[in-house]
Amino acid sequence: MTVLDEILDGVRADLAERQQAVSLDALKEMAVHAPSPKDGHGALRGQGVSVIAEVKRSSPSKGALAAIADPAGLAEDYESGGAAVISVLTERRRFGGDIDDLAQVRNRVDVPVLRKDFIVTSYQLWEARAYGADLALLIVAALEQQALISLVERAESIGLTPLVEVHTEEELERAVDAGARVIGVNARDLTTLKVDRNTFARIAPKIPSNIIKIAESGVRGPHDLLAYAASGADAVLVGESLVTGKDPRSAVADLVAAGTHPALRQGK
Ligand SMILES: O=P(O)(O)OC[C@@H](O)[C@@H](O)c1c[nH]c2ccccc12
Repeated sequence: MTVLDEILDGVRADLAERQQAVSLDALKEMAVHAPSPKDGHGALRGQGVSVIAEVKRSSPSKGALAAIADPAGLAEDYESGGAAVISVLTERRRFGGDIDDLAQVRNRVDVPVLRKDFIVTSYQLWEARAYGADLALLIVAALEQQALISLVERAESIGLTPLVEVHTEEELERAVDAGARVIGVNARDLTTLKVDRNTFARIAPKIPSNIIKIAESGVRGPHDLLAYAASGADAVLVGESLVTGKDPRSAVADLVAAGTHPALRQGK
């Protein structure tokens, strides 16, 4: 059993409990009253390389990273540093997240918010919307193709921008086939947890030009952003280096400065 399989088992067990507690109809009713969805796609299409800054307490590879007692305060720091989107990890067992973090962050920032989790059913998309998310992660490696196709459609139909995550060329083909408009290439292999920063450079040239390309994981600072930019990234998704650093606002600002530098030649 891979790490991804273990994570998915835990996610399904937690999901079953939430489904017992809150019916799908109740969630849909909450979604009606949630803040209306912001344009996640548009936020990533801006000038230069956008920064998606992540609220993440722990990870399966490193264990505890940061306690983050006030996720919304951290998100505010990210926003004032210039983050285009805030990613909130809501998976509980391995990442220390909570669906309530999403609502808290939503209430305190203006930029779009991404629900980062292991989404396997449309119930979780409704949850994302009910708690105020504007984008939702869909991981190709975690889904059968039919499920991927219907989750992409469902996300779009309820106002969420799906960010479809791939790690291999085969997964890229599946993402494109499913109609993804935003694709993230994760440098981390979720079955082994190893990071290979060349993954983006290998896969990005094969992504159709009308699709937004996001380089995920392994960004330690501006030099990694610049390397991803040189390979065609429209945005980078950064977690660990921000939550473990001393000053998240200025760390984001440094990334944003690198990503918007006039000397940066992007193939946009
Ligand atoms: O902490 P990092 O190396 O900066 O990576 C952030 C993000 O890419 C990573 O958290 C991530 C990418 N895809 C995921 C899927 C599930 C959980 C987490 C992730």
